Amino acid sequence: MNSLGGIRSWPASWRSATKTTASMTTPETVTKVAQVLTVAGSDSGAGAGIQADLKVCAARGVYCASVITAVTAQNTRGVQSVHLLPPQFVSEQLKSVLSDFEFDVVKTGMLPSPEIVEVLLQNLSDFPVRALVVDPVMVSTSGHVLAGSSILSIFKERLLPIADIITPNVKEASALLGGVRIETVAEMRSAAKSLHEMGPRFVLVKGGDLPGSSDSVDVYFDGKVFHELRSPRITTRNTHGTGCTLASCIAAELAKGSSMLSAVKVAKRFVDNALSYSKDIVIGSGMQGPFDHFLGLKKDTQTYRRSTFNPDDLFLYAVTDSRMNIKWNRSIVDAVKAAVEGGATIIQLREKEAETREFLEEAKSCVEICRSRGVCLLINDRIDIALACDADGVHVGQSDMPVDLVRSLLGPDKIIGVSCKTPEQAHQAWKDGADYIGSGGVFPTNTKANNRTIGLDGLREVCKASELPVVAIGGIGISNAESVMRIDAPNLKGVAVVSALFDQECVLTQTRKLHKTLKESKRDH
Ligand SMILES: Cc1ncc(COP(=O)(O)OP(=O)(O)O)c(N)n1
Ligand SMILES: Cc1ncsc1CCOP(=O)(O)O
Ligand SMILES: [Mg+2]
Repeated sequence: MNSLGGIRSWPASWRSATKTTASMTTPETVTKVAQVLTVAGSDSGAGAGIQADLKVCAARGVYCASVITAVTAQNTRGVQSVHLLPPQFVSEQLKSVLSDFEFDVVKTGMLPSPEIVEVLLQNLSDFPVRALVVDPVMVSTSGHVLAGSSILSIFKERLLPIADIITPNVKEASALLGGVRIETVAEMRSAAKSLHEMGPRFVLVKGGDLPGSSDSVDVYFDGKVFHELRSPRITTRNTHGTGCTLASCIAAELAKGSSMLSAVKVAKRFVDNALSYSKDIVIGSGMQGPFDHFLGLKKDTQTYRRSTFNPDDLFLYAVTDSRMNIKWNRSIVDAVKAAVEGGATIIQLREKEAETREFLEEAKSCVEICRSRGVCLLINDRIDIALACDADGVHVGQSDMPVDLVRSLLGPDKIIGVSCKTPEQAHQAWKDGADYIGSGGVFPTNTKANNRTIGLDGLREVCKASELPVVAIGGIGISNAESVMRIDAPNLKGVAVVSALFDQECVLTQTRKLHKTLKESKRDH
């Protein structure tokens, strides 16, 4: 199928190549996007078929178009009914997209009738594509026949010979080979070899269904060499759609320029990850549930999460400091508990000297404490720790990781704060997608060395210019918090403090006192 002399030889640079298209109005220069076309059946339960294919490609960063061959009424209990689309209409869908898009890979799933395979073959000959991945779907995981024996001859004689890779499970491999027994890895190898003789460039026989194996073993054959791809079998009911997912992921990786073997390995790892992540989720009441391609559904802490950042949370912003905690012989976790109990409205872990492994464990405990009390927890500087402990966000300075990059790593719903001393920095923070700014040091402080003090005037200037809510920081405590809040800038939302809370014998008492002072200054103005 492949017109570029083999997937392996694709130039590494093509992904970022730009091209000029006369037919496009704007812009003239466009970035090439990896594109897959899936030709498959719709699964109303969305665990398999077209719906799975679209999710996989989105998860792998590849655009996916879809041609629907059949619509199934299906759920986690099984397939209740199947409606085949007229071959002519399948052909019209194929023509629409193949004549317009530049697909790198076509992936096929449920091809329920010889007539539909025929229109596919005709369109692929009219519009050649780079690579063809064939998942010879025949029977659903629940046992429903999705493509009967009538398609076997057109599969074997016309589709498999033009495929770059075919991905049958052992039952499908057996059906394609006239019912041979495939119950061992040796028999899978032999099946892969026989299937290769039918013409596909590569064969992957999936051993997920192989009886009596504690591993999941797939056999990959390139015509010369066999590879046994092994991973521990994941025990879960949520396996519906694994075949579609694997084949689509192979297609997506090929579309991005991978060699076939590495596409297959990545796809197997992707499926294993998704299964392992989703092994105990419950969707539907039947025997076979879908899994989560985006690894995002299962946050058991989600119930506590606030959906949007509330600027009022900046009111009493407590920032921890490991040196102070060591000095006063308390753990970060105890410090955070006390601050939250005393009325802190947001917590930042600013642990400049902590060892990563230890810090991560402490951060996880702090996230739990804060979340159970409805208080957001941010991490200073360390995006890696914030991601790993699922903190609510991060605070970064002018010489830390740029905010737009932090945003792309953390996603749209995390909180990002940035330190700003000037109106220009404040404006940039807003443009880059921050949620708030921290402005200071307002007063001199020993907590942060070599940090220019901006004074109340500097703070006022930043607040006036800022499009974002502001929290003041630096040398602020019970004695001067009121003077800070009195500058009365509409977007000054509170004060951030380190030593006034943590370089103290009793964090709880100091936090309560500062909270009271802030409340009073708010009431008086
Ligand atoms: C709320 C808040 N504002 C400012 C800072 C300072 O951050 P940064 O400038 O990156 O300096 P370090 O704290 O990393 O030393 C902050 N941490 N929090
Ligand atoms: C982190 C930071 N950024 C500007 S000043 C400062 C330190 C604030 O500490 P303290 O509240 O003890 O003055
Ligand atoms: Mg920093």
